[in-house]
Amino acid sequence: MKLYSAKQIYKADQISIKKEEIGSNELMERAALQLFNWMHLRMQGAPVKIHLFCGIGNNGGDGIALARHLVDHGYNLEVYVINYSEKRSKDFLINLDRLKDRKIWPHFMNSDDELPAIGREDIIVDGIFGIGLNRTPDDWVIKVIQHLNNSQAFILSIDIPSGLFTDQGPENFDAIIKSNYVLSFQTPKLVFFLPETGGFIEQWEVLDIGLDPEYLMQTETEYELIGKNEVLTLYKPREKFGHKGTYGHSLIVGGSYGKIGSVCLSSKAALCAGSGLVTSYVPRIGYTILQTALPEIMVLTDLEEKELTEIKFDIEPSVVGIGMGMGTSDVSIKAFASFLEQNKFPLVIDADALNILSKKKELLKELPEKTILTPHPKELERLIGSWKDDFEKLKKVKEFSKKYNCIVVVKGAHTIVVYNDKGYVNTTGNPGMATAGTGDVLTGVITGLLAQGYPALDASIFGVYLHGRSGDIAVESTGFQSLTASNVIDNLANAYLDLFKLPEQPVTEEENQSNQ
Ligand SMILES: NC(=O)C1=CN([C@@H]2O[C@H](COP(=O)(O)OP(=O)(O)OC[C@H]3O[C@@H](n4cnc5c(N)ncnc54)[C@H](O)[C@@H]3O)[C@@H](O)[C@H]2O)[C@@H](O)CC1
Ligand SMILES: Nc1ncnc2c1ncn2[C@@H]1O[C@H](COP(=O)(O)OP(=O)(O)O)[C@@H](O)[C@H]1O
Ligand SMILES: [K+]
Repeated sequence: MKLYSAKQIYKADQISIKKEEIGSNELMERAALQLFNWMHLRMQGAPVKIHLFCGIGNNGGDGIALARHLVDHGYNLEVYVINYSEKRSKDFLINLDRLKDRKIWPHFMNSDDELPAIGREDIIVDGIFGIGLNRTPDDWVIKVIQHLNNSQAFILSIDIPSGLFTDQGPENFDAIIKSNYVLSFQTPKLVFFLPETGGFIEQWEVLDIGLDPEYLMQTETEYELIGKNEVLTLYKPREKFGHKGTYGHSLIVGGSYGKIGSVCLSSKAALCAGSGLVTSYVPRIGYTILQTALPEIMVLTDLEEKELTEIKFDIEPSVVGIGMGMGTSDVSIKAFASFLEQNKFPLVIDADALNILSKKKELLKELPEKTILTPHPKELERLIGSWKDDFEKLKKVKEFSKKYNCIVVVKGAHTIVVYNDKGYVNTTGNPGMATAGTGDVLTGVITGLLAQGYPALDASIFGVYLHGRSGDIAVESTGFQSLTASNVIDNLANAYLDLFKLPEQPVTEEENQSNQ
């Protein structure tokens, strides 16, 4: 699913109005009706107090139009207009008049007005600012926003939590509504998925307001949201006459004394992701551990007991996944550097190998094209330097990706795979995965997919999706606290099977009767 920018949404707006020969207020009416239907379906006329807060732009206009429908259906409603500017939008004013025709008078709130009492059982609808926010709200408006956030009432936001910019980082985190539910028009917004701002959205849903499908289809976006539909097109079925040679040979290189487990995790994950063969390359201390833990895996060892001092092998792997548990001692740095200089195989680089690259940036030019780097936030910072906000971070990652022609997997709650100017935002995974070794599993999965011939970008996107989906299936039986990296590997099979599961259909009346 594409993630459109505010500019693109405004453009879609204009094109739809022109093509359909409708007024902009008709589009607002569509939006308001969708909002109303959503609420009415869930509330069924319940007499719960609804506090509807509107701004004076089109987000406020949506709110005022929604108010009319709620009043017409007898809801218990109080409407407030946060009067933060004189420049009321045309469609806001049209809808205000329509509301006044029904003898409903909103409370117009200005800077020195008292804040209304809100019960914790009440519902707040937030239509103060939408995608038109272009500067931090005034202090008194921030106070209103804080008041709503502190009320403990359920907050339903129209289009986007008020105070959140659509395409830039926040300047003041106190100025943002903390939404329980966002009804976002036509597209979710990128900020819903970024670490700094994602916490302001508990749940979201898209309301289709019928913007021009042709424009939406043809428009390229900087970001795409990756769910099952997107990865299904990447999936490569197994061939009937395939053999283990068809599905590639993964070489997993890493480990040091006390950290052989990371290599076990990556190697097993590569195998369970479907790699035909897997070999691990570890210090000698890892030999018995790997041969005992993973009988399917072949093992090569360094001459040294406890750390890697030389990465040399006479096999021809399809791909090398390197770095987990490797350490950054001088000898291992040297071994990694001379490996890179001679290496001709595709690479997936993680953990300490990333840290070495950060220390010795001159090695970056040795990376084969489309090398995949999988940094967590701290590793990323070492690699590209610090950032002021998530948008600057993504800009820097894109520049880095272009400069070194590599794919960067920016790990997090919503991992973003970046290649050149484009970002692919993952939707699977859960906080149970914030546990030791899940990153090693991801490296193994991506390596295993590359071995099977997936192109590097597809392997990254699909690998991140599968890894998260395994975690989501695992957590159903482990709970968040007890999920382990091994559980993620154990559920890769279920993640694959889940790709082809049809969504559960509601049981029909006839089926119900025939079952009785
Ligand atoms: N295609 C769509 O998605 C549609 C969008 N509509 C609604 O229109 C919204 C966008 O409306 P607007 O463009 O009027 O903008 P907003 O309603 O988001 O903002 C209100 C206006 O206030 C001004 N402003 C921005 N920041 C301010 C600040 N800090 N203090 C004071 N004033 C500030 C801006 O000039 C802006 O026009 C969307 O979020 C959505 O709710 C709907 O009406 C229907 C169609
Ligand atoms: N809250 C979360 N929601 C979803 N996925 C998460 C969350 N926390 C961590 N993960 C995932 O778990 C993995 C952690 O990787 P990493 O930090 O490298 O762990 P380790 O070094 O222990 O292997 C990443 O793939 C990340 O996206
Ligand atoms: K809003």
